[in-house]
Amino acid sequence: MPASVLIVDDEKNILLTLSQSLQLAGYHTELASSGQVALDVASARPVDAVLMDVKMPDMDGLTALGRLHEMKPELPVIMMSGHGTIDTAVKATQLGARDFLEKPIARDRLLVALRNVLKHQAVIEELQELRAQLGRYDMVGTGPAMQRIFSLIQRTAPSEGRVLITGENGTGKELIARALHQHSRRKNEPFVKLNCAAVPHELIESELFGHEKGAFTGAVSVRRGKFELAHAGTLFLDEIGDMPSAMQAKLLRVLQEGELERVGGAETIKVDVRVIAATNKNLEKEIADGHFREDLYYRINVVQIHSPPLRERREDLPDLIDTFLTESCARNGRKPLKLSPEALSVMASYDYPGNVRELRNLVERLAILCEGPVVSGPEAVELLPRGRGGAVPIPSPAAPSAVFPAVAPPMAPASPPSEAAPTRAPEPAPQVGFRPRVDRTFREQVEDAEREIILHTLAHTQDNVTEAARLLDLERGHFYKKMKALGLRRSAADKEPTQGPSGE
Ligand SMILES: Nc1ncnc2c1ncn2[C@@H]1O[C@H](COP(=O)(O)OP(=O)(O)OP(=O)(O)O)[C@@H](O)[C@H]1O
Repeated sequence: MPASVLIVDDEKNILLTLSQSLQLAGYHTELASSGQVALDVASARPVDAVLMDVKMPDMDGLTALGRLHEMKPELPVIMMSGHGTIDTAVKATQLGARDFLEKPIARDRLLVALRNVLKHQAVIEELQELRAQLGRYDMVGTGPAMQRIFSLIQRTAPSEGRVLITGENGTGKELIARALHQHSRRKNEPFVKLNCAAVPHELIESELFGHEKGAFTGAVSVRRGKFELAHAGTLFLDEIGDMPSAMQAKLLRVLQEGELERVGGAETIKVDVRVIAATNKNLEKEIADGHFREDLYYRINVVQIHSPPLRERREDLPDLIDTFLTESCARNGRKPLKLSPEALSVMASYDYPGNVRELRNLVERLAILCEGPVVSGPEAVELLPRGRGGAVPIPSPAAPSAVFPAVAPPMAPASPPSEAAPTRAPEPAPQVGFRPRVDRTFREQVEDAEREIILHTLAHTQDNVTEAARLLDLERGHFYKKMKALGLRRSAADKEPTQGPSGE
């Protein structure tokens, strides 16, 4: 299909001459005798490039260029003028014109200019397509949780709405932020990131807003901050829950008014930045504890996207492992490795406290260390943090799936069986799958372990409470109280007499 060129000029004979030249060269042409007609044509019909006169009555060419780009920001426009001054040419370029031709226009010069802008446009479109494909490829996951995230990205990206991304470390929050940018209207502008937790408190203002020369010791020259660098694009504020309180107030002002002053500067600078924030903290709790400003929370939390931990979306594990394995093998110059079903089962039984980042690192280690071509179960066990992988599946009543159990495989208790348990039966003490975590408090982890010990022992005694209490060397009444405190209920299969325990 020939490229379609819209020619805009108030002089009829110029319109006809240019149109004839372009048609002879194989282009399709559309003609407009004014800026307004040009806007109407461009909104109604497909146009690949525009050739527009600067001087026209009613609406001049520069104004029409601005309006055209509001409507179609990427449409290539070549401006032409009989009274071409450097000033007009510069202004046209600043407004986004791709080229500037002086009248009378030589046919060859016109055709070269047109060919160049169309080629340039094709390269831009190809790059955008590649970026979009990369964006899709970057985020792996076919399960319902990832599908929900993809759908939110698709709906939210084209808007200007601020987004708050929540989730544990390593769950892909930064990838989500990048995907939002890549699919937004700002995609050709900068994506700038600041990790608020990684910058010392006294430097964060200068990082965000920049500083003037001499603003503080060490400020040897003027420096633009992240907001200025992200102008027209996206600023990703990672770990926003770690932003110091004084800075939160200043950030709020930029979000409200879109202006800032560099540290040590008096000039007010206007910025147009879409802010996307991420946190691994519960900001509502941080607000209740007086650590985070509620007004800032509402400003950044227009749309919230939660990225669940990997252990809650185990259905994505096979695809993730496959992708990382292919990448890692290619990076390390080796033939593609495959996982045996046993190895996959071992890897699927681990709960990845470091989430996708940890999985990615483990797979990279596999690609370096395994002899291949197929990773065996024992090799996968060896890979996982010591004591966590490849053990016999725990007969836990809490495990919902045999293929991807929700609890980690068992680990032997750290301490030897208590000597103060003379009544304990001679059979081996039950093992439990305790694993320390960084995302739960000490108390919660102790309770998790207690709950697991009780459930495991009950599974071992086939729900015989008296026997379970005896094995654990606890008073039967105390055992019941513990169950109640931990939110555990006697199951239908409970083999105990029906009357409640004393003190219940
Ligand atoms: N769905 C996914 N598909 C492919 N790779 C992923 C996915 N999610 C996360 N990753 C990979 O896991 C690693 C961690 O991701 P990312 O940095 O986006 O997480 P994060 O939540 O921002 O972490 P942090 O809170 O520590 O900054 C990266 O290497 C990223 O490419």
